[in-house]
Amino acid sequence: MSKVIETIDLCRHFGKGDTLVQAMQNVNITIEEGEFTAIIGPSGSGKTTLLQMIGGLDNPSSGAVMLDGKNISSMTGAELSDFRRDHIGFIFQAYNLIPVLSAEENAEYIMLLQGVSAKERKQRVDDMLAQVGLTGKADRRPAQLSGGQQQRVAIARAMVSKPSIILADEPTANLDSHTGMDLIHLMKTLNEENNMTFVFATHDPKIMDSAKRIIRLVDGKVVEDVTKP
Ligand SMILES: Nc1ncnc2c1ncn2[C@@H]1O[C@H](COP(=O)(O)OP(=O)(O)OP(=O)(O)O)[C@@H](O)[C@H]1O
Repeated sequence: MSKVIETIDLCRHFGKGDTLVQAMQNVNITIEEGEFTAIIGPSGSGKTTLLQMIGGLDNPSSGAVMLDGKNISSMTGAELSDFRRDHIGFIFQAYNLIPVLSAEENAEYIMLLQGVSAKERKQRVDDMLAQVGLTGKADRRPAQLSGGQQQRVAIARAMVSKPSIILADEPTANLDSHTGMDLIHLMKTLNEENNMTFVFATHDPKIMDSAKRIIRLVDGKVVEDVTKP
């Protein structure tokens, strides 16, 4: 198995003086290809901050993030945005779909930026919408879909460009428990079938149960890192 994510003495501070918050303090984590890992911890413990830095959406105050062997913390803005587009898929709590685009167009969007041919885009989107159970709903806009269906589109969008890493920040937080469970099963199946690496920030006990590995943060530090047998 190869290392896809490595954080090296990762620190992130916000503010200064009296308002200084040490949101991440010397975090060293290694995640291998194909893992299904949950980042857990109380509110304010640094879960989102960690995912944002792993995903190159925020910069460390010190330390580094290595993805697929490359130090993203030393990349220029343009290099990083190309790298993010090709290597990382994001799934957010609030789905973050583009409202004026259909399910199919939302799923296709990143591949357009990657310059994938129209024929290949169509084939991959059709396959992925089928895998997430949305065949027949390709023409619907987000407002014409339920929350669970919108999150399925977001999962399809994150996976269809074939990134090596999927980062998901509280992906089930806005869903009822039955829909949330269905989506966790779906992500687990996609993880197993495609060997894509999934990292979740979550409060959801069902994700914790499904995760093979659990990393617990408290006050920006890793206090527990357990891999289930
Ligand atoms: N842009 C910011 N400016 C100042 N402080 C911030 C900023 N972003 C995060 N923080 C602080 O950093 C700490 C970690 O926040 P973070 O959002 O990563 O926690 P979390 O574990 O994801 O919390 P939650 O479970 O509530 O989403 C908190 O104390 C938070 O207030």
